[in-house]
Amino acid sequence: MNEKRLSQQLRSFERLLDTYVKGKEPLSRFLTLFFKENRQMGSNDRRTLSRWSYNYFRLGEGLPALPVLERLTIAEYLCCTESDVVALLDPALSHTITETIDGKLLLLANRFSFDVHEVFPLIAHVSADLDTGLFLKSLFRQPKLFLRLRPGAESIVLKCLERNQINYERIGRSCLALENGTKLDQYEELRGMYEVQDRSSQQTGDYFEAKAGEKWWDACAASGGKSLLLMQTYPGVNLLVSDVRSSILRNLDERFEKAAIKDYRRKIIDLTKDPSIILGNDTFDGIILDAPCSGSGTWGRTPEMMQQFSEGKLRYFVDLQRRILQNVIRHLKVNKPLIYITCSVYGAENEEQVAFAEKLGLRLERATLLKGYENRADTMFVARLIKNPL
Ligand SMILES: C[S@@+](CC[C@H](N)C(=O)[O-])C[C@H]1O[C@@H](n2cnc3c(N)ncnc32)[C@H](O)[C@@H]1O
Repeated sequence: MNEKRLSQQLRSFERLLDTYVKGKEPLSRFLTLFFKENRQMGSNDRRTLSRWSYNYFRLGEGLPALPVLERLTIAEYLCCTESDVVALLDPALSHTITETIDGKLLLLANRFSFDVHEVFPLIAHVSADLDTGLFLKSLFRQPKLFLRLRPGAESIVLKCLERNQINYERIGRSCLALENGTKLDQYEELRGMYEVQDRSSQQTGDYFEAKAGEKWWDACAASGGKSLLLMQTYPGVNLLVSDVRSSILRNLDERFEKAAIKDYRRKIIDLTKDPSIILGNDTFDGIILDAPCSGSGTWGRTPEMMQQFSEGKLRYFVDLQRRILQNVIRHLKVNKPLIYITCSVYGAENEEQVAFAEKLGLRLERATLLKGYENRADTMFVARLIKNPL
């Protein structure tokens, strides 16, 4: 360990945190800009400061009164098995850095009265099926990178990964797990052979059960993650995609083009208003509603979000989801499914919205909390709801 260098990096880290305005932009974007403005920092500095930043935010709302460097030390201790910061600033803690996460939490509870429940905002409001202990511990580890292989591309991708000695774990036919940060862009032969899509997100596809010739609507399509999954699993589906943001639909167009999917309709629709003005009497055999939500099931990837959440924000999403639900249901055919999806861990956005949908004339066929925290993936919720006859 070069103490002088480390002290310099710690000062840069404090400056970095001072400059970061929470909520203004995602941490990843902020870091890119910060390093652009601080060109004197070499690749080692950039790597170290990035790692510290992510680990620091993994401590969420825990131990708020402690000074920045003490919080960083504790965060590094929880997230790593080796850390120069811990070795320099708290040698006593450093001796137990290879302990299990349970051992470390116990030690921190004794020494700092640290309660891991403080880390995650509104932890008392999570879905009933969530194992709070496992979920909270999962927050101290970066989730994996998951790929969904295009149908027919499986052997090409696997051969390329093996030839280049890239470690992967195969999950089912088309899902691969890789270590986060694995770079695949450089392999020409992999272009168009896979989508980056979280494991839980891929699992929501098990709820679609579409049929060739059916009319489906992906009502909050964004850049088309679920739509691509739908079309590559059920190529004969007649698809409408929509979103309130036209810019994100341009990303969808690009992804569809790469995937050679040409046959689909697209519209810009604000679902807080009655979509009949745009859709007329159009009705669908299936609707995917991947609703705007807190994103709390993905905060393992964006831990800076944990310090920015509040009950008011949760309420905002719950109200928005209700308005959207009411508006899309009008365009669902009787006895046909609405697939309600969130990447949230909060009951109010999940089970409670199912109860709300039931009041609107839908019946629950099946629902599940996709426990990504067991697999270093995102945690999501999916429900298949069927429209009752009037
Ligand atoms: C969770 S994202 C969808 C992700 C996407 N389905 C995928 O798999 O990549 C939710 C989307 O809802 C959209 N949205 C938010 N408010 C909306 C509204 N009032 N009307 C329609 N779409 C809205 C957002 O623009 C965002 O793209």
